[in-house]
Amino acid sequence: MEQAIARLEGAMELRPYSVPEGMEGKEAVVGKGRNQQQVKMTVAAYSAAKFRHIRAALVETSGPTQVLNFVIFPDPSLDLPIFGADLVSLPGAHLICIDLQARIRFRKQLNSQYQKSQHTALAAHAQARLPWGGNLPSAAQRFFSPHCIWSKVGDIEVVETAALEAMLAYLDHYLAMAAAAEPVKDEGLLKGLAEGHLAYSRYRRINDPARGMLTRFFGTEWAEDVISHALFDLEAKVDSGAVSLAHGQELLAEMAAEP
Ligand SMILES: C=CC1=C(C)[C@@H](CC2=N/C(=C\c3[nH]c(/C=C4\NC(=O)C(C)=C4C=C)c(C)c3CCC(=O)O)C(CCC(=O)O)=C2C)NC1=O
Repeated sequence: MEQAIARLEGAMELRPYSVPEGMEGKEAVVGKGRNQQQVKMTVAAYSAAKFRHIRAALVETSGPTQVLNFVIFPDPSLDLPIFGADLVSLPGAHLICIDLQARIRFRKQLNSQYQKSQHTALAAHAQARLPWGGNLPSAAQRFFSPHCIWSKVGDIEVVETAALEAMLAYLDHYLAMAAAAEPVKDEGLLKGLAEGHLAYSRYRRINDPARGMLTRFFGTEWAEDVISHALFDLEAKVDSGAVSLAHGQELLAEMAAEP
């Protein structure tokens, strides 16, 4: 997490992003006897010129489970993907998921030949060292790009080397894309980007694979609050008017009406 934040600090002025009180972190002792373990969750959040919400969630335990979930939501008036990284160590397996997740039309978001070739090269390099993790959850597939890194490995050393390198390389590439991005004027595209951001945040809020773990560690109420108001807060922010999105309220109502 520190290395990723240092990369961001090197590229831009980070501004504090308020995390609702009590959701910045939590500690607990869970399990009994030999299964007893200390667990701790930390949420760090920032914003910046071209980024609405930069947030890292870290789950540390005295057992084998360790999680870094790092997501960057760009300013929704920029035609940029969402940066997503999930480095998850579980008993017996390490899950790695790193991607520049398209909001509308991935290929066009890599708007220069150089970016396309760069990204293709990055993905090829990473995928050579991180074996494909098998099918992604079918409902989530629409959110993943062709250059997604999705892997399951047995050796923590691979997470600490290849996975971390890949995450930082994708982050550098993403920051280069952001540096070149200009605000979108086209109303139709602005609405499309707004819809994309809301659909992504809503999917991840509803289907967060960490829900079970967070509920076991910290209880249902805190787990639900942190997922909806600290990790994937866009719907709540648009609903309260704290964030204004093109057609935001209308899109929220449409999504809420969906089966
Ligand atoms: C759009 C969807 C999307 C994802 C699901 C994640 C990418 C991702 N994360 C996964 C799994 C996964 N991810 C986490 C952790 C987190 N995942 C999160 O979004 C947050 C905020 C986490 C922690 C705070 C854990 C603990 C697991 C393991 C769950 C388990 O098996 O017990 C999986 C495996 C499949 C699954 O269990 O669903 C994927 C594909 N990134 C994405 O972009």
